[in-house]
Amino acid sequence: MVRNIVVLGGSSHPELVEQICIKLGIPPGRITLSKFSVGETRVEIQDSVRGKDVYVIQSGCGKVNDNFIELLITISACKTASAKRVTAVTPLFPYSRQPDIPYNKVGAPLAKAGIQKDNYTFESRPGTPAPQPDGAGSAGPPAGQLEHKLSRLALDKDRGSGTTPSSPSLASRPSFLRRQHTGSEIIGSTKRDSQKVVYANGTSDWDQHRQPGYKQWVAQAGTLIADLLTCAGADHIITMDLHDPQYQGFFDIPVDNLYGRPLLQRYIQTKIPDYQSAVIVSPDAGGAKRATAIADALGMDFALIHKERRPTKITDRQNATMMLVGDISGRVAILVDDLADTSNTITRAAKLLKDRGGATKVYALITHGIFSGDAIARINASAIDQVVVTNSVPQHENVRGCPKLKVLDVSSMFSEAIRRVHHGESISVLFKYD
Ligand SMILES: O=P(O)(O)OC[C@H]1O[C@H](OP(=O)(O)OP(=O)(O)O)[C@H](O)[C@@H]1O
Repeated sequence: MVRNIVVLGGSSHPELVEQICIKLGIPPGRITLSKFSVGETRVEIQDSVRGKDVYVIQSGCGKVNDNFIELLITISACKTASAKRVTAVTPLFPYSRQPDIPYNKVGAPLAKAGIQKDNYTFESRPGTPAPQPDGAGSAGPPAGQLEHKLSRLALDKDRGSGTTPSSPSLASRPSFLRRQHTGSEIIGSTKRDSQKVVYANGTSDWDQHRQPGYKQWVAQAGTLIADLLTCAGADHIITMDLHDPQYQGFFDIPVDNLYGRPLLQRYIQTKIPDYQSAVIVSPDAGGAKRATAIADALGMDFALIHKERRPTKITDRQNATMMLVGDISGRVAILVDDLADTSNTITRAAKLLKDRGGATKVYALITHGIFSGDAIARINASAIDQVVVTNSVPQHENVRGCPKLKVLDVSSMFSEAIRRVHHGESISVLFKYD
């Protein structure tokens, strides 16, 4: 039994909290989590945490935003109730998958043919919006100035092409500020009705007339999430298989990033017959390091799927082209990845491995089985023979709906990490695997 310690569970994963507490030999701390009718989170800690070492367990799953706010409020409540130290235990770290900048179909935004070397910039264009003197400091071009310039441009163009404008009022506006059908149905518009029209195909007038080389400003929330946790009062973070291990650098408090690798490796050794003749496959370049580490440790061959991600929108990721590098013909393929969200990556990879690569069987070993939306149905219908995930997020429902799914328990790993952090012992022993 560990003393002077309080483990509090958030709403995201009660079973894991229970399992961790059983292994630590302590009851979970009493906490009431509820919502006001407006939807705001309410946290009440019933046990005294004064002078205690507190661990708040909350995984980045389910209602991620609500759960994250709940975690922040709980940490802050412990701090203001005089806890000695508060550690956020986030088996799946929320927001760890940083958004990527969308690519154009023809390649990266600034790598287009025709752009002269001296003619480009790595700054986003137009620059980051700054407050305007007239108060119009919102994202997008300064209305008056730009509209005037564009009106002139449109007039010049209309004159040059010899077309007769249908109405003088329309002609005085640039073509992209005119409401017109271009084969797409107009489905809505913003407040500034005359300036933005959204078409059924998801594009807007702004999209259709975006400057070549324009790079969208995509929020990357890493530092903000780290700051929110430390601001709330977190003194330490324990997590597992961060999608991007560099995320640790956003914090100025200790971050222990446990590895799911020992569990996955043990599964391969004990459950996959003749595993040494199988091939470890990374479904994208991002996970290659993780997968090669397992292949090297077990003396197995390695293959890589190159995910050519050239969709125009982030939401188009499933359309990325996949290419297999390596020989898996007539062999068992073991896909290794850190997370499966929509499961598009693993199901498409499995199809490629069987159809093109000639794999006899496909396993997918994933640390975080998020399985959003119809991910489970997609796996059931896919060429994957078996999916193995950890319970870093709840898997009860998923197991019921997916006979191919096997779950590995991470509660021992987290309870041991908590025990060691509490006693000030090294946790590097948890990173060892043979
Ligand atoms: O189940 P899915 O919805 O297909 O998502 C899973 C994929 O997403 C992540 O990679 P990401 O696409 O972010 O690329 P990266 O590894 O290069 O960051 C992750 O490493 C998986 O490969």
